[in-house]
Amino acid sequence: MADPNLVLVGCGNMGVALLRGWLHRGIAADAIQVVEPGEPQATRARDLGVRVVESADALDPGRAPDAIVLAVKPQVMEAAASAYAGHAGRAVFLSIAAGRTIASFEKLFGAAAAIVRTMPNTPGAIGRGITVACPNAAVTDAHRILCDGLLQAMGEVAWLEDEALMDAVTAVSGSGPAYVFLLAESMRDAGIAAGLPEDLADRLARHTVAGAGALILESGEDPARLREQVTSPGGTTAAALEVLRSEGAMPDLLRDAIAASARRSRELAG
Ligand SMILES: NC(=O)C1=CN([C@@H]2O[C@H](COP(=O)(O)OP(=O)(O)OC[C@H]3O[C@@H](n4cnc5c(N)ncnc54)[C@H](OP(=O)(O)O)[C@@H]3O)[C@@H](O)[C@H]2O)C=CC1
Ligand SMILES: O=C(O)[C@@H]1CCC=N1
Repeated sequence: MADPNLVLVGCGNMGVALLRGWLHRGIAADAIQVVEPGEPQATRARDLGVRVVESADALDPGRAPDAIVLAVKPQVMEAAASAYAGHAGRAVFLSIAAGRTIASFEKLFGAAAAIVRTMPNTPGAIGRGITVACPNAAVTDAHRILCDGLLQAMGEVAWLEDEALMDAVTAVSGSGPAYVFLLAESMRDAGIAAGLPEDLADRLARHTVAGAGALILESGEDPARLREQVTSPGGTTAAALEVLRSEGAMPDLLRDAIAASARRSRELAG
């Protein structure tokens, strides 16, 4: 079967992760067109072998898109996406933008347009991400299969019918890598403060976060059980956890942080 014709709108951090994933999975470069006005993003995409144009009106009119992937910032979505309204009815629109609701796209493209609102995350750049996808009523089985394949290029995919949950998804897994990176940064800095050489502290923090992440996935154990396995009664970990749970109240802080992220996602609804 021929590759689907794809248009990627915006080739920044997330757009290029998708693009690399598609090429890695064997989608032909000549099936993909990228719309990207910015440099060096346009050159980076061009170097991957795909056709890159500055704006929608320069797209090849002979290549009707099967999917239009919207990967621009939520704040510029309306201005960037409205140029593609003419493809509604044939193409499926896949948005990765935080907060932007299906209703906001239906306003731009019409209620009959097939729209999939998704939330990926940055580990998708190495195929280890997770994306949640939410379709509108116009999305057919064929659209869903196409979008599922495109998103799998970044890792796991979960489908959700209740769009109201997308803000919480965004707060947990979309923004979530930043919480883990902050943890790694903080562990490294605390190690340095405790007297470790910088390079050793950095290595210990990276490997501990990566190893713990791999163990969570590969063991399938409840994270609470894995935590208990590290925590000897009266030992060193117990001393640290007491601080994290009482003085800093890490679980409460994370709950508040995730609530703030979800609130911001709702504000970006458009
Ligand atoms: N970063 C993350 O962790 C995640 C981001 N998202 C979502 O993904 C989307 C993209 O985020 P991210 O990749 O980080 O952002 P970037 O700013 O890295 O990428 C967006 C790209 O779109 C370009 N652009 C701006 N206007 C247009 C236009 N009219 N047509 C085509 N391209 C345009 C920008 O160029 P220029 O910079 O020159 O303006 C930029 O290269 C956002 O909506 C975000 O909410 C979702 C999950 C995770
Ligand atoms: O911070 C943001 O708004 C984007 C969406 C999820 C992760 N990054």
